[in-house]
Amino acid sequence: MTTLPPSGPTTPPTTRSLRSPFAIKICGMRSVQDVWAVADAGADAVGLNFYGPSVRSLNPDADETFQINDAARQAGLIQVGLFVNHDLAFIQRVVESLQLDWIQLHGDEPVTLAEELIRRGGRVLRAIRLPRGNLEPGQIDAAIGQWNDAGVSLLLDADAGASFGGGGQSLDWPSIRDWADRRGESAAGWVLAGGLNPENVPEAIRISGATSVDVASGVEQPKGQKNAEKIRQFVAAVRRGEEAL
Ligand SMILES: O=C(O)c1ccccc1NCC(=O)[C@H](O)[C@H](O)COP(=O)(O)O
Repeated sequence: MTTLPPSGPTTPPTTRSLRSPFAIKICGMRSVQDVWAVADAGADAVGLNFYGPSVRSLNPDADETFQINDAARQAGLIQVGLFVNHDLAFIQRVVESLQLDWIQLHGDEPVTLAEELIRRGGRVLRAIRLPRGNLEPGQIDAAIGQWNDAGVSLLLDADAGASFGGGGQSLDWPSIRDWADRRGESAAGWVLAGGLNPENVPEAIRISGATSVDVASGVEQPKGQKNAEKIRQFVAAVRRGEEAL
């Protein structure tokens, strides 16, 4: 990942040719064993959650967090740091100390924060928290708003209310498909999240057309605790879904 220098050359945003940062991300690593389960299953990215109130949160300064992060790096996994309404200094400090590959902004951050992170060499994934139920393409475009032009990748998640994410609620996949079809070639730059699990992810991929997926609660048992078998089943199910595309 980037070293996030305090200042640097301005990188022009690439708005129409973004690719998804990963194919399968398992979000909310709490132990080295979780990371091994992700690597063994064949997913390509892990999420490290730094949002304090979350059941999946990590202390960025704890030895265990460095061990989890080192295990992910050694396994060749993409390391995504998850932030919710944190300020630039906090994000920069955590990204630098853990050498994270991507910064996921999952709160109500202003687009200027992403622009500054990108200006400093960071790679940003923006969570777009959408209402559940039928959505018009224009509604999704409106929710994306300025993020579309800021050079970020997009993660479409179901609105989890005050908890911001990890809520296990699904989006309306036909609406996502409709939006993605209209979006055309830039559709590759988005990730589907929200309520995915080993049982429904093939259908979610088939209907929405997603080429990149993210899951937190759907591979846990009990809540907040990753389950290696569910992770394995999830990755296998994604592969089945992709074959049907
Ligand atoms: O997972 C959390 O606890 C969380 C808390 C606050 C903001 C975001 C959070 N998770 C972000 C993710 O990327 C999740 O994978 C995504 O929201 C989907 O979660 P789920 O519906 O449980 O699969």
